Amino acid sequence: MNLRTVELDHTDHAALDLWWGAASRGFLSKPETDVAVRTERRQLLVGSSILGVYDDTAAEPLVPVGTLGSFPTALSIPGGTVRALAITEVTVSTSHERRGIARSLMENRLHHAQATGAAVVALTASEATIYGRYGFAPATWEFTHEVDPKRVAWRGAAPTGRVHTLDPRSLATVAPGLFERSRGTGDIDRGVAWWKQALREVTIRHFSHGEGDTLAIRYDDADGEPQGYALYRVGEEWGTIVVDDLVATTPEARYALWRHLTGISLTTKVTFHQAPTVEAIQWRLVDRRAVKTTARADSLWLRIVDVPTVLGARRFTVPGASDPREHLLDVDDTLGLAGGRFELRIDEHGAAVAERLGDVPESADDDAVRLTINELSAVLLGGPRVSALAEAGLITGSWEAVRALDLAFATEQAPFLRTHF
Ligand SMILES: CC(=O)SCCNC(=O)CCNC(=O)[C@H](O)C(C)(C)COP(=O)(O)OP(=O)(O)OC[C@H]1O[C@@H](n2cnc3c(N)ncnc32)[C@H](O)[C@@H]1OP(=O)(O)O
Repeated sequence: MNLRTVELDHTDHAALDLWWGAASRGFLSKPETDVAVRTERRQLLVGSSILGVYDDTAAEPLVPVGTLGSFPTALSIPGGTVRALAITEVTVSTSHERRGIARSLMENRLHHAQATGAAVVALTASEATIYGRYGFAPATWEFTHEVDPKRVAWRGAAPTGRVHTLDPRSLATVAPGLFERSRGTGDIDRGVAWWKQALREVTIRHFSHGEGDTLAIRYDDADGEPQGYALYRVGEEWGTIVVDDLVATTPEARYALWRHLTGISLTTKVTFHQAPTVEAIQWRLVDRRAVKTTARADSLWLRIVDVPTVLGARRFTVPGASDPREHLLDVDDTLGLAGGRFELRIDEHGAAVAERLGDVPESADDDAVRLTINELSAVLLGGPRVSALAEAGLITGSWEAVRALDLAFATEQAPFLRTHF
């Protein structure tokens, strides 16, 4: 066996098609035979680094036995954004599994991320047991909400604006702006290819938006200004509706879109999948049990590769006057990429400076909180609480030091990944 890792040339269409074929097989998807759709699929790769692992001794040496795509993006964190590298389409052929191919691709990308100035690496995981060994941890969660339209009645006044039904393609001029205006913690950029498939400008449906025809609504406020939109489709069972994307710049826009989607005649069930928590909406319902949250899953996984940059870009919750604003963090990183002892100093506005003081000392220190790069990545966006990971024994330190860090990392809004990749 003679393995070679190659970065594919975007002009080599034959190699890209074989790469997509191998990746599809890895995810148990059908091979794509339609020439036009193959072309669209190649478009999805524009801006990405495409790695293939080849075995010259295999029966089909031009088909990669390992695949990985990565692209630079910006990740919204509390109070700002950081440069990130997103990883996707990690597969290894069944004939070549468990020989370290995925590990070599992942280590390649972690070093690439550091070398190109990314502070964090991001992915969504097919299985929860694969990526912890590389320093990743889940940082956001997503939900499936099922609504029984017959039970929906709203408390309070109707929204003052108007909902328009329209062809999704006519959202192309307004939707990217609405997305950017409503950006929140956990968001990454939405590229051109993402919008094209979401708004039905191309045939391909790559990013979990299902196969059915996409329908669209837009909410304009009382002044006629667009403030949100939703993309949805009729589900496999007649009468059911599945909501794929809901973007709102104001609470009123979110309410108006929900109100419209759950009030469509003849519907028996409305499913919001890959959705954020629904707490505020539920408080608006007369019968809060009209919404059932039927699934909860980890969504965005993060791996910090530059601790001072990522903590320095974050805003922290400023504690009471008597609580400490200096934290000592001992961060273990088994891959030796980003660990060490860091001093995190937070000013009265919540802005921070994180300075690497050296390696993690041999013996425990009462003032320091000890954690691995996985746990630091998990709490970065304010999703899991420091206190929860401490209770699980994954973050250790004195009660005072852990509590102070827990308060500093706490955020008002749960982070959420709106853009699957
Ligand atoms: C971001 C994404 O793209 S998520 C999608 C991941 N891909 C898939 O789910 C597609 C189907 N699966 C596959 O293609 C492969 O089995 C992969 C990519 C998961 C693993 O590829 P391999 O080359 O076999 O992994 P590799 O041999 O490098 O294993 C490295 C380590 O991961 C472990 N490992 C590999 N796969 C798994 C798994 N599915 N669950 C748990 N551990 C795993 C190995 O045991 C090994 O452990 P070690 O560090 O203790 O030695």
